[in-house]
Amino acid sequence: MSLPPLPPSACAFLDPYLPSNTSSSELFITLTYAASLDSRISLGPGIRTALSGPESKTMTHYLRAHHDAILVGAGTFAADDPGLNCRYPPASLSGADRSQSALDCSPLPLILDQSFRTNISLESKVLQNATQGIGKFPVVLVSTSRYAECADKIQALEKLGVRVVPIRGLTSLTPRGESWELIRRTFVDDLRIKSVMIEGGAQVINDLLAASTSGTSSEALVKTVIVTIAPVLLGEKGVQVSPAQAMDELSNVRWEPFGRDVVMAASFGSSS
Ligand SMILES: NC(=O)c1ccc[n+]([C@@H]2O[C@H](COP(=O)([O-])OP(=O)(O)OC[C@H]3O[C@@H](n4cnc5c(N)ncnc54)[C@H](O)[C@@H]3O)[C@@H](O)[C@H]2O)c1
Ligand SMILES: Nc1nc(=O)c(N)c(NC[C@H](O)[C@H](O)[C@H](O)COP(=O)(O)O)[nH]1
Repeated sequence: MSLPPLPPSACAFLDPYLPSNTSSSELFITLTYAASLDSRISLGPGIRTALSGPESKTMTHYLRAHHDAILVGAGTFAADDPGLNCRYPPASLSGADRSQSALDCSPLPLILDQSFRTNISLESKVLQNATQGIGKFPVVLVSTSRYAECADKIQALEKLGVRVVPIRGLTSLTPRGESWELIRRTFVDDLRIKSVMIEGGAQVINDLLAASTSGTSSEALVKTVIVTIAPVLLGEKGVQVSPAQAMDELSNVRWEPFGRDVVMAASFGSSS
């Protein structure tokens, strides 16, 4: 499906929230997802559920083009078989340039998989995109203990072009609240990325919101939150986004309609 172009007003809305518009040299984390009116992100665990309409889907791909990397959790990888590339390359390019640009503007796909259960095969969309030259080869982030135990699986994945990187210090005993600081260090020290866009799923979003809430604005893990609200109700069996504790720490809040959806963009922490 080809994506409809973004109107200039949509770019003007998004641009102030992009990593390229920050003067900080710190890692820039954007959290983004699509939710229903009852704050569900899918119909149930493991069920791929399209919520974004075409206009907000384009918005997501515009965001992908502006980040070094994109991360999803292992649950999302298993449920959605995501492509994790950018399918909205700059409109000024055409033909061969355009496929080159699809690769250039695609972020590095990261799969957060503490217990290393991911099954990536040549049929996985992320690898199909990489082998066709329209996306980058993915990296799987696993705990140090699973990394040490799984030499054969790592070797098999490396033959497919997939890198497996241990999150230093992360074991099955690490309290959930402490893991995001270790993951952040892996982004900076091992992957050397400057910006990452995190697309979900529920466990990733809820933990990240909780981890970000405890920081001050200069320490906040997440810099920007971009949420698409779709005009549907998914019901109580749906997978819910709701962090463990209440939070009221968003600033620079703006809303913009995208087709039948509405998108909220905000900064984490006090106003800048
Ligand atoms: N609407 C949307 O925007 C959207 C986006 C993504 C996913 N989804 C949906 O969400 C569902 C999947 O969500 P989920 O919660 O089951 O899985 P998830 O994608 O959050 O993945 C969970 C896995 O991520 C890793 N992980 C998560 N938090 C971690 C932490 N703090 N430290 C270390 N590792 C951590 C672990 O390996 C864990 O098993 C699917 O139904 C999918 O379709 C919707
Ligand atoms: N913005 C958004 N709207 C949705 O309705 C939806 N279901 C997701 N889900 C995010 C998750 O990361 C998905 O797995 C990717 O959106 C898969 O998409 P790609 O194949 O990579 O384009 N995200």
